[in-house]
Amino acid sequence: MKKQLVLENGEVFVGEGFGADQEMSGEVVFNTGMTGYQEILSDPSYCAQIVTLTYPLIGNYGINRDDFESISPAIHGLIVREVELEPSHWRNEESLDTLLKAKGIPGLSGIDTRKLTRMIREIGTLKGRICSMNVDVEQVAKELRESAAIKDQVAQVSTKDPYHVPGKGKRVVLIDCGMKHGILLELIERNCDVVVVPYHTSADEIIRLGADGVLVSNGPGNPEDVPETIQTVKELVGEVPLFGICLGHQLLALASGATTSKLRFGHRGSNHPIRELSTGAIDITAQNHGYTVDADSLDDTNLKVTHIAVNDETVEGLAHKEYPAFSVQYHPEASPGPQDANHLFDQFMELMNTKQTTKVLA
Ligand SMILES: NC(=O)CC[C@H](N)C(=O)O
Repeated sequence: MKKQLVLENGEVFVGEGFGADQEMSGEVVFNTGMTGYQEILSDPSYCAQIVTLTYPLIGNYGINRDDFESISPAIHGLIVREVELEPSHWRNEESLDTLLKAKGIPGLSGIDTRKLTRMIREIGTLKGRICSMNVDVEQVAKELRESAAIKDQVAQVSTKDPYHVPGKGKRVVLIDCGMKHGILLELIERNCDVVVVPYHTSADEIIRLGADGVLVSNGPGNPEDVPETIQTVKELVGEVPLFGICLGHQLLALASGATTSKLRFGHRGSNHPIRELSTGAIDITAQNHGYTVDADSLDDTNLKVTHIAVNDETVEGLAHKEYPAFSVQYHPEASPGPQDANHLFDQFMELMNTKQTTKVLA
C-alpha cells in the first residue's frame, strides 16, 4: 500500500507501507549503522522518533529472540530504502514486518534515504508524519510545525516500579531513564547485584538501597525535561561512585551546573570515533544522541572533559575533579556497534572497589 512521509517543511517522500497500518508523527532522525536494526528500533532513547536507516537493505537477517534493547519498542516509525520480507538467518524468529505489525509501528520502504538524510543534515532534524496518500499535505505540515515538543518521553519508557536482578557482587542501583538491556547485561557479566529504579527515585532511597555504585542510563528526549533525575544525581555525586551513559552523561553535566543544547542532526551510528584526551587513544563507538554538553559551560563546574568526538569536537566524556563520578556521551555497551569502549564498565567496577576518585580518572 502506498504511503508517504510528510515533513514539517512541506516536503513529501512517497513509498510503500509495511509494518503497522498506522499514522504516526515524530522527529525524523537518521542512523548510519550497516547492521543492528533490531537493537536500534528497540532502543528506548528513540522514543517518539521516526528512524531512517541509511543502509539500503534492512530486514535481511530478520528479528531474533536475543537482540532486543527493550521489550516494547518506542519508535514512531522506521524508514528504509528496501525492506526484506523473507529474512534468512539461523537466529531468525520473525520478519521485521511481522514485528512492526505486532508492535503497532509503521514502516515505510522505497524511500530515497540518501536524499532524506542530506536534507536532515542541511536543515537539521525535522518533524514528520507517516500517513496515507489521501491527507492534505499542507495541513499535515502545518500541524507538525505547530505541534508542541513532547516532554514526557523518559516517563513513558522508564520502569514503573523498581526491580531486583540478583548477583553476588557489587550492588549497583541503575536509574532507568529508558535503559538499554545491553547495559544491564554488562553489569550482570561483572556479577553485579542490580536494582533497577524509576527515573524519579530520590537520592535518599538510592542510598537506602545500599548502593555501592549508581549507573544513570541512556534515555530519550531533552535532558532538561527530567529535573527530578538531575536533582537526584546532584545529591548522589560525592556520596557514591557514579557512571552516566548518554542521557546519564548529560544529567551529570546539568547536575553540576553545566548546560546542554541540541545538535543540528545529532550523532546516530556505529562508527563514531572519539578521542581520550589524556592518552590520545581513539575508540570507535556506537552513538545515539541529539543533545550535547556545552563545552564552554564547563568552566565553572567541577567537571573536566575526558573525551571528545573526532568528527565535530563535541564533548563525549566527563569526569568529576574531586569525586568518583564520570560519564560518556557514547555507548560502551555497544548494542549495536563496536565494543572498543567496553572497558568503561571495568573502570566503573574499579571505582566501586576502590572508591578512589582523581587517582583513577586523572
Ligand atoms: N541515547 C541517549 O541516551 C540519548 C540522550 C538524549 N535523549 C539525546 O538525544 O541526546
